[in-house]
Amino acid sequence: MAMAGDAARTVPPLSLTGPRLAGQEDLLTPAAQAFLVDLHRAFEPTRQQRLAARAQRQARFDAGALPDFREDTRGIRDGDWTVAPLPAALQDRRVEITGPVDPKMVINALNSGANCYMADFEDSTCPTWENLLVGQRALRKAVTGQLDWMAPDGSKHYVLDATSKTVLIVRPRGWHLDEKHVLVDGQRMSGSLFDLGLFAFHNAAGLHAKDRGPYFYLPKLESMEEAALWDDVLAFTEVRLGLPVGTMKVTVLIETLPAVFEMHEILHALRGRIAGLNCGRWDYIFSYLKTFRRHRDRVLPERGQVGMTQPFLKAYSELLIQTCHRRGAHAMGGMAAQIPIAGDPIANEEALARVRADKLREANAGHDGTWVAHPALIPVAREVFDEKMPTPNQQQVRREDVAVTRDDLIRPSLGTITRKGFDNNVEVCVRYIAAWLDGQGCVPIHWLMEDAATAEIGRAQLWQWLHMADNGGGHLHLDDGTPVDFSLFDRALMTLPSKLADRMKLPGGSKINEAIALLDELTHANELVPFLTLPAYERLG
Ligand SMILES: CC(=O)SCCNC(=O)CCNC(=O)[C@H](O)C(C)(C)COP(=O)(O)OP(=O)(O)OC[C@H]1O[C@@H](n2cnc3c(N)ncnc32)[C@H](O)[C@@H]1OP(=O)(O)O
Ligand SMILES: O=CC(=O)O
Ligand SMILES: [Mg+2]
Repeated sequence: MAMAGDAARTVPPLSLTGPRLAGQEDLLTPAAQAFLVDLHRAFEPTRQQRLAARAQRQARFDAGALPDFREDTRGIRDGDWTVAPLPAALQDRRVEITGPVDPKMVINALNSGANCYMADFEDSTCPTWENLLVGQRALRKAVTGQLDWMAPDGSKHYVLDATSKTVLIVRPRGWHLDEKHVLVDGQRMSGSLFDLGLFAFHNAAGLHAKDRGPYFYLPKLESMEEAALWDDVLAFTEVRLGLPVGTMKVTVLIETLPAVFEMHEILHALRGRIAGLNCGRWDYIFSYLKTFRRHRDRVLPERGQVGMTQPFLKAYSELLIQTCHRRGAHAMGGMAAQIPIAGDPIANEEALARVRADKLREANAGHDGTWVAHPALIPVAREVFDEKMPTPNQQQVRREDVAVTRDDLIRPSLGTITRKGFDNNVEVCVRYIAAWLDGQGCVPIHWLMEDAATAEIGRAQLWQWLHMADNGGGHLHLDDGTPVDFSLFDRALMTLPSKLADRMKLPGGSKINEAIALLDELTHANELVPFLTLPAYERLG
């Protein structure tokens, strides 16, 4: 007779709840699943603590506190220490292409001639079960040099160039995202642990044999404690996968306002394995908005006016360069949103000129390399960095002239909110959410690259502008004097479909009504939802 205890023992610790995809058992082997279970059990409680700490800190900002450098870590900031030496493959990172992980993108990126390719499970990937597994499979084949892909209409066969020197760096999802298709002991697993764990499980040995890591970009950290959690995860993974300690190198995106006050601390927490910090400007702007969502004196102007020359962003990038170069780490630049404009040479040259100006600013400021969103932008970025940076990196540029204070990092910005800017936020949010709900994490809108980070700026701005009157002090106003109130928003939202010509031909065109409903709900809600991808994820299959 079976005993109750026997039944409990036979329940598998991990269950897969996503649609069953052909060949998924090659990735989710019993050994891979066992590794994911171990990762979950070892780190999920701490992940939850770190997420709770984020909410507690935000509650203090909502009550009027301002972010500042920490007293308890002064010793780390003042101490003389450097990070572990960087591997040869990460010495010269002057141009990094980034992009989603479908096979065509992976092949195009690795064949692009960029120094590195950041394969992105985060801002530019919508985490459908299929996108994740197709991406993991493509990367696994890329690591073994066997990736190819045929266009569905048979028009082109894409083959990975065996001579490609582009270094692969993988960006897993941030700590806030769950993987709902993988339950461990009945709980959803962390998206970060799933992405990193599965990639490392299959590719660590192959990459290590080629002196290529594995290497990772870590997104959206808010504190040194979150960096320490990553360090523990990586150390655990190295031991379990038989890699020498410190082989797995990471670059951390400084893309939240709280994290900019802990850059030395984050480098220190990861000092055995960190290769650099990156200015993830789009999420950083989003985080500034979120941190100050209740602070009337720090409302930002419309998205198009928040460029890297705004004082708070200039201070952030310069402090990042100074911090990295003092500690022996790379200071990577970020992403200009312009992409090539097909069929309009004049507009295209203007877009390229804006990218060039952005890269020139980065190279002159002391960045060691930069990001591009599209292969056609590689020559633009390379030309600038080759001219300004004849050495593999410019860590010798110490930027000791930089004296950035807390006030510089949170300085209010000058600018306006125009009707065009308001309506543009509404349109971009709806169109991006529609594409995302349709499985696409990165799309061109008005010839700008839009991903989860850029769209979040528009979404958070709408919420902040419309809820500013809740705190007293009345409504904000457009530059023409119109009050920024819900009638303005409701009208813009409801009239949008009639303004979108050929909407069914847009990415995610069939999801426009669903996107309108979600933006409406998020914007009218009394609290700013921390990430739009959290409620949007619940709407994915
Ligand atoms: C805020 C942040 O997090 S930034 C990092 C996250 N964002 C990104 O990584 C952006 C990645 N970029 C992209 O996804 C794309 O460039 C888009 C969606 C913006 C535009 O894509 P498209 O409309 O397909 O551009 P376009 O038609 O000009 O592409 C031309 C070719 O370049 C390829 N291509 C475009 N971008 C990339 C890329 N980032 N990596 C590799 N190949 C690319 C296309 O696949 C296409 O290939 P094909 O000629 O073989 O068909
Ligand atoms: O991830 C990059 C950003 O700008 O956000
Ligand atoms: Mg980002």
